[in-house]
Amino acid sequence: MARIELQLAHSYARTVRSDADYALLPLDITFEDGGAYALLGPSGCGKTTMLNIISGLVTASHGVIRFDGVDCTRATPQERNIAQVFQFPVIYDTMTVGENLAFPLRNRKVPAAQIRERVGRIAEMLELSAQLDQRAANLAADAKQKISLGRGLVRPDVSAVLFDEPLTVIDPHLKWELRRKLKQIHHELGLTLIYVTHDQVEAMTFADQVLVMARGRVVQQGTPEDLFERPRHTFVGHFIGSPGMNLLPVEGRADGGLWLDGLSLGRPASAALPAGPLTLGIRPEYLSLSSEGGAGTVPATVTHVRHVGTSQLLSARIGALEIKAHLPVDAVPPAPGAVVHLALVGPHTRYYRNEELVEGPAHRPAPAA
Ligand SMILES: Nc1ncnc2c1ncn2[C@@H]1O[C@H](COP(=O)(O)OP(=O)(O)OP(=O)(O)O)[C@@H](O)[C@H]1O
Repeated sequence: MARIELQLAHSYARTVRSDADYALLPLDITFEDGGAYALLGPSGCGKTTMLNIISGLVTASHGVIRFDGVDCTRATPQERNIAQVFQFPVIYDTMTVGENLAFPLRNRKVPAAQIRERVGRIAEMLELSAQLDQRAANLAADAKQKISLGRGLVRPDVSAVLFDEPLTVIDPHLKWELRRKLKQIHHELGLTLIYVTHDQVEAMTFADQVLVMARGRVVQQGTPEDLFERPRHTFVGHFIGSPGMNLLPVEGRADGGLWLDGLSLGRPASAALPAGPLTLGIRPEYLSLSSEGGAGTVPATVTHVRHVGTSQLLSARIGALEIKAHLPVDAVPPAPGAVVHLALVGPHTRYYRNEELVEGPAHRPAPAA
């Protein structure tokens, strides 16, 4: 396994005129040895480009990539010793499941006893033990992709295992199980895993560290909890969550007061807010309603409420602004047209200036002694 450092940018264009010509803007990222990472972002944000630069299928147009401190920018995929699992199964139909799993080890001339031991272990983890002697050709797409996963994980000596949306062909009910399994396998095998997905649930269940990407940039790297609790950018607030964070335009005044569309939100004590235009962010999970107004609350008109499984999702309007709140599943929902009071200011409220998080006093670094 290896510690992988990327200090690079990439453009597929021959001549670069503006930021829009970069698939990856300049970045400086380290994947620690043995970590489980997800690259998460919408289509076209640069996830696959980053994965292919790590594997060596693409050479970065600018900068360097290092494996354990050694410059590997021009090294071939074989020299980098990377295993890769793609969206669709890459297996040999004429071989049995066991032979497919053993193939990457046989290729490297691993002794037969070690192959048997490792194949047995991987098959057990992926619940393929009963099918080891079966021909791969006769299996369903799900099982074939499990073999691909197994082939990616079977070698203990790889620098990293890269996954490019590996659960695309998997049945929804099996996806959940495989996501959990991959996490468990990561803990048991200690491999460095890097997993590309545009599905936040997949990223958040699998990875210890998630890199949220947008338009060729890593907007935030953090634990799933960081991304949920302290999105550092409005894009992350909106992209993570179901639905994402409510983002409302507010105004900070010189006296510390905060205003939304002519309504006072009081003086939030939790953050030293700059004067001027800001964005207030609050997740639907943290919005509480009351029938009475009070400091930090604003009146909103309910448009509709619908059941979404574990909660009820309330939609309301504050003037022209739409806002969403999760209500407990057993709460008596307010009727459409009712006026409710939403507590926008609280410990989970975040503030953004020019899309970037305004750090509150509690999160500022201590001044030097
Ligand atoms: N071989 C290529 N030649 C030119 N441009 C490319 C090439 N591959 C990707 N791009 C462009 O680079 C940008 C990043 O693409 P990339 O495939 O890395 O994004 P992605 O996040 O993996 O998207 P998706 O989830 O759709 O696969 C996009 O604008 C894409 O059109």
